[in-house]
Amino acid sequence: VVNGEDAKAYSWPWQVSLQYLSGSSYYHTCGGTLIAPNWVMTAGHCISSRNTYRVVLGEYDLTKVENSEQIFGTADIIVHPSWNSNCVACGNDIALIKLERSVIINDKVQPACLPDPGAVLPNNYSCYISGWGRLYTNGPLPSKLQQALLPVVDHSVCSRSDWWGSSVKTTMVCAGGDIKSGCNGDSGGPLNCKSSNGLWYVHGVTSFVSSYGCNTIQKPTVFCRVSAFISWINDTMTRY
Ligand SMILES: CC(C)c1ccc(NC(=O)[C@H](Cc2ccccc2)NC(=O)[C@H](CCCC[NH3+])NC(=O)C(F)(F)F)cc1
Repeated sequence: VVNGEDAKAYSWPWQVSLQYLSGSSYYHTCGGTLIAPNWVMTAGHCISSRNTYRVVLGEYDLTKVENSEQIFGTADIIVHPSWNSNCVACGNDIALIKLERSVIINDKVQPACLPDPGAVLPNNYSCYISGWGRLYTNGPLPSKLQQALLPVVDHSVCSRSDWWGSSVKTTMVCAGGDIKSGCNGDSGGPLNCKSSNGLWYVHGVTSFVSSYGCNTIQKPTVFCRVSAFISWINDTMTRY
């Protein structure tokens, strides 16, 4: 997250650190969202069939053992059937990870609410991105979870030729576009948006930023629009 701030510890209790095995150590590679006691939602581009993954919940400072962590292996990983790793502009950048067992729900580990099917946020609606992605383009990863307020940019603006043009689809959410943004390592994490009922809903799965730099003006961070995939999510959790 570029130009964000340290999140309050465990204030996004559905935030996940997706880690891959390299040698004998695990490394943070993507974010994710706990959506059920044994299911995590992340980005399709976070998943490679060559890797072994583990999922960490109750995480805050990646460099410390805080005794709030719950660590799980994966029982199954289902990438959206229409995700094409050669075409991030095509969308469908979403995947589901079935955990080897259910998490212990507590004050530091809780599933997120998901929006109603088809729900589209209005222009300028305030949401927060959260993640352990780089602090600036090609910069270091933080140790503590970061967050930044990103206003939603309506598709009509986000798809302007001097913004993302036709690279952004209606199955995506744009947010930011100024000095704050997601960055590598935030992929797969949540776009957290507070509803009028006082609950936080995850409307986006962090997908891409500009290759010219994470916080490029008029290139908002682009998210997979979760409300366009509710049926697929429910069908998949039922079938696997
Ligand atoms: C739509 C198409 C033209 C398009 C394709 C790719 C991109 N962006 C990118 O590929 C930039 C490259 C980059 C590297 C380093 C620093 C900043 C940016 N990376 C990204 O946007 C990566 C992964 C994209 C998946 C495709 N392999 N995503 C992210 O960093 C994140 F966290 F924002 F989700 C942007 C647009």
